Amino acid sequence: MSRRDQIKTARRWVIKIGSALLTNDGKGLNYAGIAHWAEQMAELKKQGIELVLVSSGAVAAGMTRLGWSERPTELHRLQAAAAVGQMGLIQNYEAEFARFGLHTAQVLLDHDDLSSRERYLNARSTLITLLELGVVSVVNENDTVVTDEIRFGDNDTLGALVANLIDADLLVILTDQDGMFDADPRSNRAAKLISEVAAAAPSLDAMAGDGGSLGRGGMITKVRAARVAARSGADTIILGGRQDNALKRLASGDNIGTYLWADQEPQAARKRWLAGHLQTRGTLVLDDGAVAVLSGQGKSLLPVGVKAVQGTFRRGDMVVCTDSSGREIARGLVNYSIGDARKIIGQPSSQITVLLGYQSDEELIHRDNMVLS
Ligand SMILES: Nc1ncnc2c1ncn2[C@@H]1O[C@H](COP(=O)(O)OP(=O)(O)O)[C@@H](O)[C@H]1O
Ligand SMILES: N[C@@H](CCC(=O)OP(=O)(O)O)C(=O)O
Repeated sequence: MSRRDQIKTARRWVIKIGSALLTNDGKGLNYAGIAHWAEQMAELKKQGIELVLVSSGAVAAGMTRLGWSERPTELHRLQAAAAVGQMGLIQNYEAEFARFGLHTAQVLLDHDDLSSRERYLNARSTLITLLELGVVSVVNENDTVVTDEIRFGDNDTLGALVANLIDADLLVILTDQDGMFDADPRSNRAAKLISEVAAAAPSLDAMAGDGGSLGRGGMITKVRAARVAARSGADTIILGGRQDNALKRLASGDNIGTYLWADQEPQAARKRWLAGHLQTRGTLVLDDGAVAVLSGQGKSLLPVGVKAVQGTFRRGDMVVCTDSSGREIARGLVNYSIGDARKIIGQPSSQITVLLGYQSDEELIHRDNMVLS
């Protein structure tokens, strides 16, 4: 059995449709495209495939509705355009799926939703309930409330986190190119399509180049998304959405697009949630001994193994642990604020009460709250 045969057995898909494709290269929403993808998705559902849709396009659709020809640079104008455009986007999906007797649901998520454990579990239960009800969820970033600082920034990342959230088997990233090439095909006509490779392959980073123009991320965010999806064991396909029946052909085993297979053991759900935190509040610089016990033995991090702390974190915030050269070793939820952490680093845990007047935990980061990088 070739690796690609896995695709035919994938029963739960997340399908992400990118801005570049949805907006016909910036010339308004691609209505014919939406109708064609909806028809194919209805067909896949008939074949027993469960699916969640992650769709971009709100800003572009809003710009068209508002008669703006230039993409604004101010965040608030982008947010206003997204709020207007999301209506058009959802109306279209609703109408197209209704033709096949399917209900749709709008799900808007932001980073805070996925970093709070309670909200993460709520989002998960809602999406899984919608799947059980046979409803097509249409997910986008909640553009109205996010600031640049806490944006996912691109829907490739959001698609991968949704794949983690619902334990999808496959993340399909529909875009304007036929897949990932060994160089950007817009600027290099000799570029060749990559058929399949491990998501973790380091060679992918150089081939992905910089971000795209219309959409926000280009190929590099798709490669990173494939690596995030792989954490829960999901494979990724980067697929050309302009090809006829691309989704149906994929499901029937056609060798199209670029297949980025998951090449790691799936992480436990809690570790995945920890690893999915994009915002970190500080850094703990470890000594060599702490690096060795964390990496080699999966132990908790004690204050004695920390040489320096940076940032503005409070108890419970996500921080990064690095070695002395700045290389990330792990990340996790810290048990002390930066002020208290400064007083106890380099000291044995038995001294915490003496130094702080209280002790909440003997570790700076407990191993259950930590994930190796
Ligand atoms: N190696 C590559 N293979 C394919 N496309 C690439 C590559 N490197 C850069 N790109 C660019 O990435 C673009 C797709 O990314 P993007 O515009 O963000 O799309 P989307 O909105 O679908 O996420 C392509 O149009 C292409 O110009
Ligand atoms: N939330 C934004 C989408 C962000 C975006 O463009 O993402 P992508 O399609 O990955 O380049 C919107 O709906 O306009």
